[in-house]
Amino acid sequence: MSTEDGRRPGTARLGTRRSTMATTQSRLVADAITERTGVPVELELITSFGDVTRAHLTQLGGTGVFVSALRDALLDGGVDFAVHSLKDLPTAPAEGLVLAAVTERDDPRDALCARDGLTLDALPAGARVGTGSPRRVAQLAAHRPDLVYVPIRGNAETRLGKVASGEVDAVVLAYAGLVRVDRLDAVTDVLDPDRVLPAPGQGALAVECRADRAGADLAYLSAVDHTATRLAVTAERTVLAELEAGCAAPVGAHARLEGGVLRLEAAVASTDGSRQVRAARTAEMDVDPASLKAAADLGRELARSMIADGADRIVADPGEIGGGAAGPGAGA
Ligand SMILES: NCc1[nH]cc(CCC(=O)O)c1CC(=O)O
Repeated sequence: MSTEDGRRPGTARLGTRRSTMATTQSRLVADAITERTGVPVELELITSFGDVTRAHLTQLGGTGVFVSALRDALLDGGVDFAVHSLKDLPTAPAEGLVLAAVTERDDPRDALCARDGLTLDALPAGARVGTGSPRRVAQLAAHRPDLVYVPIRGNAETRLGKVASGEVDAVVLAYAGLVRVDRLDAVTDVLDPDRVLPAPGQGALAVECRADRAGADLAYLSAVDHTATRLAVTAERTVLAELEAGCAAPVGAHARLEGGVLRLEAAVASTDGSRQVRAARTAEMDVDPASLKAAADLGRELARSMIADGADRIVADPGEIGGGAAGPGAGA
């Protein structure tokens, strides 16, 4: 049986971008929902402006372009829910929409993919490292100010291709993303949070739907919510919000809930790596949605202590990648 538009009744429609990474992560979430609730889910491919105009993304005001087409489809009822990489979602809540679930986080770390199996420490002085992320450049430059950071863009495959062709000696990508596009073979060094703190929310997926449907006919979405992850990313994203920074700001944050303690660490660094504010803070916490406020408080307190140490001045004036014309918006 099918309806006029070809849908099976009772089937949920998941809106996704077309890239391999997006469809892979959407499929993962869809399968988990079906497994846990029995609700069948079909993927609806949506083309975003960011997918078709990759060339001038920096002029479009950032990662929002990846998110807005999916949000439009949610709001006009074309799809029931959407899956985003959490780190691409602005911290400001979207009107009429709600974060229905945050999935259990995959490896949050960044990974170096270099020629000839080279690690970060083994790259020769002057080696060219491709990344458009001010956060990555700033923290990498703090360790290796002698490398040359070049802004590049494109999907993971495109970026890895620039190493293969010799255009750059290395690129830095999210480990979780490389898993999703099945390119772990390219990883030559995994960057621990004490060297490079990942983007707030990195490695976690966000399930978004219309607020007026969240607790109602879409209540099954909460089946894929992971409380410990949600507490951790809430603390991380509160740091970002409190610093009044966006996803393209040089802000790294990572939190982990272990043994009843949430440990949050964050860093803000100028793009040349010369100025850095790094801080950590812990709070005892039950793995319970009732702890969400305490997680946000932890993020707020940490951000305020960092602001007292000058973090807001770095956010306001981080400098530019390679001293050149990178501009905002090449996020991650
Ligand atoms: N900014 C693009 C983006 N958004 C999410 C991921 C990776 C997957 C994730 O962090 O969940 C990536 C690619 C990258 O940074 O290498």
